[in-house]
Amino acid sequence: MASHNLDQIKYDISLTIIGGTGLYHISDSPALNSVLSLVEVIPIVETPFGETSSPIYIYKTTKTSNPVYIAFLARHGLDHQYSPTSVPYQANISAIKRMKCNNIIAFSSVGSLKSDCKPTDFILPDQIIDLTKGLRPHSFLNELGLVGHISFGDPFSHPLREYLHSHNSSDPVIESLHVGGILFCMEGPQFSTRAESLMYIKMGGEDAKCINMSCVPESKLAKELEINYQMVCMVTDYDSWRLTDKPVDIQEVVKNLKQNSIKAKQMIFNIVQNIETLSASVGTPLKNNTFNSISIKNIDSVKTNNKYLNDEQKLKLDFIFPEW
Ligand SMILES: CSC[C@H]1O[C@H](OP(=O)(O)O)[C@H](O)[C@@H]1O
Ligand SMILES: Nc1ncnc2[nH]cnc12
Repeated sequence: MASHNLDQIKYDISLTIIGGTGLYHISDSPALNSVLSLVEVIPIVETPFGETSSPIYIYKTTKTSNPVYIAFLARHGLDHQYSPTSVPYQANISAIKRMKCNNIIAFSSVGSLKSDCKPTDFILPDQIIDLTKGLRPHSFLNELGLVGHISFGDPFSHPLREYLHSHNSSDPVIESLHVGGILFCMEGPQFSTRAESLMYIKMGGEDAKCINMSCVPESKLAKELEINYQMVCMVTDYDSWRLTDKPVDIQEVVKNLKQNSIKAKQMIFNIVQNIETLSASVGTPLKNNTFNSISIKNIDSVKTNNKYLNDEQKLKLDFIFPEW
């Protein structure tokens, strides 16, 4: 696999878009092609945490006063070859960090846990309940042997959510955009039982909005690498809690993917149209967050040539936090 030196990228990437199920490309949209031009395809990157799930596509805006650079990556691979459990989340997020990109907008297909969140509606959740089963590496720090506890009380970026809301809420193509609520993340790959689906609603009450299989560890890893992250949830089904409907199956999900992908591209179009205001709206609030969350003695160890880290761990640390 090509070992691209991401340090050699000569432009600042303002935003990375992660495409989920049903969103593998953005260059097939005439509207997006009228405002973006592809400048580089970085082949699948070999990071110290494994290979990224897809090549990274770098676009530049063509209608802004100065070009703004945006990256795109397909979470499950271009052929959807990675299951939600086996997505190389660490490779993907570390490559984005190494490109010095501070903002991620991640699209995801979800099941709805609320009657008024209908298939093809979009949701910008503000909370997560993690029901994954510990099969996915979900901390860079753990893997590096560093003891650190970042704050994850607000798993998503409030400014990014506001930015997305303000530039999309009145778009007639997007139609229904719900803001806030809990996104549950389950392990899968099987869908939930009816009892589980009803339990999510009991657990989250009024705030239970939707369920997927991929916001963890993606959101946790982004936070550890001090990247602003917001997931855009695209409803495909009502999961399995509506006892008069048949429980969700893949055919139900696939039925709505095409419509959702059209809406996602419209949302990306709106993002591109307003991209020049992104950095002012979002800033870099997470700077030094992770360094400051490492326990005192461990920080000493990082500073004094990492006496607890082996060579492989040092290489990994240097890849994600060269500034340390
Ligand atoms: C194909 S249905 C289940 C699958 O869909 C979602 O994928 P993504 O979040 O990448 O859009 C969900 O998380 C599951 O992985
Ligand atoms: N009902 C569901 N449960 C988990 N992940 C999903 N992705 C799309 N629909 C889903």
